[in-house]
Amino acid sequence: MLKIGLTGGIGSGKTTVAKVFQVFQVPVLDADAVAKQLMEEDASLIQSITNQFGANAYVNGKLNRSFIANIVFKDAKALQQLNAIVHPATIAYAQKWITEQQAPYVVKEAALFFESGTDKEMDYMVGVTAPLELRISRVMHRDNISREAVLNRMSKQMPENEKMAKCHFVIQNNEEELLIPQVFQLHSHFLSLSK
Ligand SMILES: CC(C)(COP(=O)(O)OP(=O)(O)OC[C@H]1O[C@@H](n2cnc3c(N)ncnc32)[C@H](O)[C@@H]1O)[C@@H](O)C(=O)NCCC(=O)NCCS
Ligand SMILES: Nc1ncnc2c1ncn2[C@@H]1O[C@H](COP(=O)(O)OP(=O)(O)OP(=O)(O)O)[C@@H](O)[C@H]1O
Repeated sequence: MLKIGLTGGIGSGKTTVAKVFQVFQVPVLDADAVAKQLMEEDASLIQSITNQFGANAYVNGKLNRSFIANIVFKDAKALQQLNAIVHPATIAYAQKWITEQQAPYVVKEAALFFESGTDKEMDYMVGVTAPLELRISRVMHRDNISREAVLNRMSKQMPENEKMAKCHFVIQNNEEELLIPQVFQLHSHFLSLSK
């Protein structure tokens, strides 16, 4: 079974592209969603996060996202500590999930593939790209955060051009080129490779 990694910077449209693969009946794992789920359900992660960030890290069993974001996106060391707690568990979950799928190929979607080195576990990497200003305005609207907050998160990720240069395939999500035909072309290609 082929393993496809899907990545792109914040606001590029990874999750949107992942939904198109899902429409084509491809199993898709959203690593960001897995991380969110594990942070609220895995007892050892909850313990480590509480030890690291204090009791305010959770409110009524829910991760206090704005509290954590306020700390980690202002303090490189704290972000590194959070990543060290959350990423190994997320990577292990994804590895197990892949072995459980039965399909010609699977897609794992993650923002931080190259940053974590997990691209090496994939057969092919697909990048999603969009112009900077479009990415900024998408995230400002989606998450209701300021331009500065978006730029700050971006600065914690590998620059988009570097990321795309490392991908085998690149999808343009600039709202000019149509998305579905681009994803369909890749889908056909991966199906032909898996035969
Ligand atoms: C810090 C947290 C609580 C902030 O939550 P919030 O709801 O504000 O943001 P959300 O999770 O929706 O993330 C929005 C986007 O921010 C960027 N982002 C999130 N975490 C990180 C990170 N560790 N490093 C760089 N960028 C990140 C991604 O592009 C992501 O898609 C949350 O992002 C988190 O738990 N991050 C650690 C887990 C992680 O690394 N997830 C992303 C990759 S798997
Ligand atoms: N082609 C498009 N046309 C219109 N809106 C779009 C398009 N692509 C993405 N969007 C919107 O832009 C926002 C960001 O897209 P999406 O959540 O897919 O990005 P992402 O790369 O997964 O971002 P993040 O890393 O922050 O999770 C969403 O609100 C989405 O609906």
